Amino acid sequence: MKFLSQDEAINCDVELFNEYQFSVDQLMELAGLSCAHVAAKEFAINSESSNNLALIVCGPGNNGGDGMVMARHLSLMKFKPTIYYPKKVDKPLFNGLMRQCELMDIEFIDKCPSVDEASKYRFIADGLFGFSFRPPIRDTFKDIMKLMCETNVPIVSIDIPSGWNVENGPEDESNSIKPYILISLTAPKKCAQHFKGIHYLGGRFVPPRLANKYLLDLPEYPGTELCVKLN
Ligand SMILES: NC(=O)C1=CN([C@@H]2O[C@H](COP(=O)(O)OP(=O)(O)OC[C@H]3O[C@@H](n4cnc5c(N)ncnc54)[C@H](O)[C@@H]3O)[C@@H](O)[C@H]2O)[C@H](O)CC1
Ligand SMILES: [K+]
Repeated sequence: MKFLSQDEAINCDVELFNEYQFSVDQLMELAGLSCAHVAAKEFAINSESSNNLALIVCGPGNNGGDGMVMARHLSLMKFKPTIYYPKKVDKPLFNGLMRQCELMDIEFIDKCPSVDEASKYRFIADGLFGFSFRPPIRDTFKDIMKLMCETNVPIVSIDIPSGWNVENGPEDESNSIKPYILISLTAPKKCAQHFKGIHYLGGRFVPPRLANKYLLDLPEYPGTELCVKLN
């Protein structure tokens, strides 16, 4: 399987939109749905007493959009997601995603939780930054990055562990998040070679012609699954 550079990931994305004429919300729905499936597999709700609380952290780009879609699907799978979305983007796509979540009674919190407040969650989904992140991190996101570095709650990173260099991985090991699960979308990016936890591939929407062009050499998804475990 190939690990994409940042430019290859961005070009692949652009090609899906321009050449293949997918819309962002089409792919985002499939990406977010596959992330919800991964979480539901790994944090199964077996009984009434299972902790079903999840914190979904959403950033200002499409990675954050994947997070809101994930939250919406989790809420249809017996989870009770809460969203922290510190920098809201006033665009129809993101306004729509917020509205859908609000009308499904998903709570949005304005204040970044403390380590103690966050300890009640079964997992934290990290949809802060995806493959367009370029360090250093801006101030608005410092508190939530600090929380995700310090918490013992398992983190499920969407596409990229936020704050990591998309190609080189964690720049400062002691000050970087260490996700329990990484869900690479479309194809893993180079930073995933530095990841030691449970690795899934999701986003089962890549046309074979595009996979061949970028020599992605993707693994087979089992049956009708939306995600595949890579290790
Ligand atoms: N083709 C696919 O696989 C699909 C992937 N999806 C997801 O989209 C993201 C990439 O989305 P994009 O909008 O390009 O960017 P990001 O979400 O990574 O974030 C950009 C966002 O963050 C801001 N930003 C960048 N650097 C910094 C910084 N140092 N500090 C603070 N803020 C920063 C920037 O200004 C933007 O606002 C991909 O990873 C997938 O998760 C799609 O959902 C569907 C198709
Ligand atoms: K992320």
